[in-house]
This record gives sequence, structure tokens and C-alpha cells, in this order.
Amino acid sequence: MSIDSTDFAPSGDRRPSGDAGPRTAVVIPAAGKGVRLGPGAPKALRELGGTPMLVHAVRATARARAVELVVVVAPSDGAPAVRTLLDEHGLPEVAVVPGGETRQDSVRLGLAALPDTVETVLVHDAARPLVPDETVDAVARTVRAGAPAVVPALPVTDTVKQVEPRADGEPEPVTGTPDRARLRAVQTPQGFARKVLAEAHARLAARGEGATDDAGMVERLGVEVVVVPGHEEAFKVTRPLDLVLAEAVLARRRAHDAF
Ligand SMILES: Nc1ccn([C@@H]2O[C@H](COP(=O)(O)OP(=O)(O)OP(=O)(O)O)[C@@H](O)[C@H]2O)c(=O)n1
Ligand SMILES: C[C@](O)(CO)[C@H](O)COP(=O)(O)O
Repeated sequence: MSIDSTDFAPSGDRRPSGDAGPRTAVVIPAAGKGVRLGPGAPKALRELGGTPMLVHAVRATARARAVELVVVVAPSDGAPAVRTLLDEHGLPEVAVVPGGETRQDSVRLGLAALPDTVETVLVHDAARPLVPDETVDAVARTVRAGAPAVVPALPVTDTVKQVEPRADGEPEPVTGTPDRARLRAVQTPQGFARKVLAEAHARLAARGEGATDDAGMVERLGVEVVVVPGHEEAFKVTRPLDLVLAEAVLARRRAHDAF
């Protein structure tokens, strides 16, 4: 499936003029169930400050100067509902495509829907609704400056142990303690030269292989990945306590904006 770039109306000075299509796009995988968050609607549709998390994520990325096109990857049976939701929130220019079984499948389907003009792709989790636009722009800028793959990340604050996993609930033997100074906790949006990411997805899908993030996929092709500073507020809403934190961060932002 491909999207005609004329579906995406120009808006503001960051959009390409004339017949040129978008060069920088964000793919937002939003097709997950949110099992770790507990029972309820699919995670991307759960509300944060009265607005679905997905809408926060779309607005956060669309605010970035670099971003010219946003493609949302919806649950495979939920694309019409997501389309309606985005229209109701004043986001008719955002494209919606159905997703897949895994995050990796959903990203691949989102990539396949991009118009040919797109050269730089950012992939951003719907589950990171509060990412600041400065972080989005920093990632896009670094890719446009020539880096094929860029991830935002923060230093790790806990000491990390490697273990021999035990499924039976028995204590797990520690097998090592990596040097914390060399570890980073990786966030999104992750940015790529479009060809590099598309090739990684195609090749790994053909080999039946995967990774938990897109940078991990291009690393397997031997492509260099660089890290730029992430942001504390770009955390992923994964478990119930993350939602409590997200509500608190949003309330603080709204209180700040009210003054
Ligand atoms: N088949 C899938 C699985 C995940 N995602 C998206 O990938 C992002 C990060 O994944 P994660 O936090 O793991 O979300 P879920 O898969 O929904 O969470 P869980 O593993 O708890 O079910 C989310 O925006 C999620 O919607 C997706 O688009 N398609
Ligand atoms: C892409 C990601 O958010 C980077 O931290 C993360 O790898 C997603 O992992 P999940 O297990 O699907 O939450």
C-alpha cells in the first residue's frame, strides 16, 4: 500500500512548497494491546488528561519543525476507529494504516505506506506521549546531517545485573555487572535514513529475525547507530505507575502553561 503525497495538505512554513512531497516523516506504531498496563482499551487509546495517548503522541511529533508527515499504525481491526478519533481531534492530515502482530510488523507496514519523497524516517511509540518536540527535532537534525541511524537515550541510573533467567520463580544467578558508564536507556523517536531502515526491516523479516527496537535492527546490518540526549519526559507508558507519572507530568505542564 502506498499513500499519495497529495493526501497531506501543506500547513505552515515547514511543509515543502509546490509539488514536492514530504521529505521527513514520523511513523507512530500504535497497534499494541498494552498488556502490561492492565485491562482496558488498547494502550494508545487510553486517556491521559482526558485525551487519548495517541493524540498526545501525534501532536508532540507534529509540533516538531522537521516533521512534514505523520503516519499512525493502528490496531489491525481498529484503523477506521483511529481515523475517526484523529478527525475528531482536528488531525485529518495524519495518515492511518493497519498494523501487525508485533511492533516490528507494525513499523514495517507503516514504512511501506510512506510516499517515495520521504528520505528521513522517525519511528515514535504512541506509548511515549510526552516527548518534547526539541528531542524530535534533535533526532531528525542528526539524521539529516548524515547519520544513518540515531537514537535518543539517557544514562542508566540503576546498577544493571546480567542474570541466568529462571522461569520457575527461583532466585536467578547473577552472571555479570556491565559497566554502567557505558550503558544508555534508549527512547524514541529513533531516526533513520529511510533506505537503511526499510532494508533492515525487509532483510530481517525475510530471515524471521527481530529486535526490540528499530536501531537494533539496523545494527544487525552493521550500520553505525549514534546516540543523542534523550529526555526524562519521553518515558514509555508501560505499567500502571507510568500512567500515574504521565498524568503528573501533564498536570505540571498545564499548570505552567496557565501562568
Ligand atoms: N503489534 C504491535 C505491538 C506494539 N506496537 C506499538 O509499539 C509501541 C511500543 O510497544 P509497547 O510499549 O511494548 O506496547 P504494547 O505492545 O502495547 O505493550 P504490551 O507489551 O504491554 O502489550 C506502542 O506504541 C505500541 O502500540 C504496535 O504498533 N504493534
Ligand atoms: C522501541 C523502544 O521503546 C525503545 O526503548 C522499546 O524497545 C520498545 O519495547 P517494548 O518491549 O515493545 O516496549
